[in-house]
Amino acid sequence: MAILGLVGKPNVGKSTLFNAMTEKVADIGNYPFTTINPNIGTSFVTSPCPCKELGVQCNPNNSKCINGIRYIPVEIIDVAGLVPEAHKGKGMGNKFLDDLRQADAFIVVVDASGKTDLEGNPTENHNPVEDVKFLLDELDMWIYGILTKNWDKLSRKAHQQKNTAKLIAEQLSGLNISEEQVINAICNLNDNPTKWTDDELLNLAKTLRKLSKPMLIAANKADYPGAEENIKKLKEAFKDYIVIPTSAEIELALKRAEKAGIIKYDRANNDFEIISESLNDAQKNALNYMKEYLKKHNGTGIQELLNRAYFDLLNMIVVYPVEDENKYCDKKGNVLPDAYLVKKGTTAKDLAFKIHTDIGNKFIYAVDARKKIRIGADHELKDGDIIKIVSAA
Ligand SMILES: Nc1nc2c(ncn2[C@@H]2O[C@H](COP(=O)(O)OP(=O)(O)OP(=O)(O)O)[C@@H](O)[C@H]2O)c(=O)[nH]1
Repeated sequence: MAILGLVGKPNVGKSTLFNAMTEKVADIGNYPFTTINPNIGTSFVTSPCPCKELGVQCNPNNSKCINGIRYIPVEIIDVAGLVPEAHKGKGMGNKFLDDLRQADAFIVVVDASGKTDLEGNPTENHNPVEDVKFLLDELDMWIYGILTKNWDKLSRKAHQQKNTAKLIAEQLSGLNISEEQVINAICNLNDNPTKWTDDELLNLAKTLRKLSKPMLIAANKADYPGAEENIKKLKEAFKDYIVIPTSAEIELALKRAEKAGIIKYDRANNDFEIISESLNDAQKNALNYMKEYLKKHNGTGIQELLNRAYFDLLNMIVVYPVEDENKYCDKKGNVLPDAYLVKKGTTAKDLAFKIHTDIGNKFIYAVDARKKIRIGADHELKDGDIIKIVSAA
């Protein structure tokens, strides 16, 4: 499963965002994920469940359906705090980079209120564009450091053996960079890597970072007056990136109010209903303020952040494997039991392998359960597809 990493300097609201994303609420319940590490949590992406459109009652197994919306679990890592010169191993530098290695994509969290400086201390009018630039520079220097370790020896060997891309991909193993990606990244450089300049190596590190760690920007504390101006600046400076205004504080407050039985949070409609009758004026005012915020901003941005990270940045789609193409159920009769998040471009046979190696190896054909037609091994799946795999396994 693709893992999302949260990164950012201290005090931007990273922990609040992590908790807002991963704290369990009664409705969504517990999932059997073993916590390998306290900074890894489960959150959810949402997608319309086919049950509504097909007029069937689903019995989800690996996910949850609430009012026709599927909640599909995903993993989030709260990456250890970033300090300047982390790439040199300063502060929590090495821990930061180790955590980051596990992430397939990352969310850069910045303080859009402009009230924290580059080190995370209180200030006024700080431009968060600087924070993103600083983070990208840190990452580039980190990859550059790995790339150029024993470079003299490596480049001589690569030149002799004429296998530069392969050796670089090996040097960067752990970053999930394929040989093809390296071939693309070095196509404009001299054939002889011993001739590459320092600037060229740094640029190469940058290109490889973009390929291996796609990112989006969470402009957090968007609820502060004045944040709008900074959000504009971020969108202007990072046109190629997805920038999403978020209020982690409001999302977390609503989640906790929901858990405490004070409200019923209607996430799909960015609204909530107050169900507790014993609230004081301060609580009522706070809830009214949050209600207004949800209406004005179309939500807190947290679900949008997760969905866009998986669906747009990581190019994933949701497919539903079933064993009976007429009843859309598994062997036990559970309707639409599993929702799989897979990369766009996944074929019927790839899906078979994801279900079980044996099913993949003995794949015969598949059935598009909506259209009731047979599809071949190489048929590319679409978002929302319901697929039956027929195999000799
Ligand atoms: N107004 C507002 N405040 C927020 C928001 N998110 C976080 N905060 C506040 O910002 C402060 C810092 O939040 P944290 O979540 O502790 O920040 P952090 O980035 O995890 O900080 P470190 O743990 O030091 O790395 C806290 O007082 C939060 O309540 C938000 O969306 N809006």
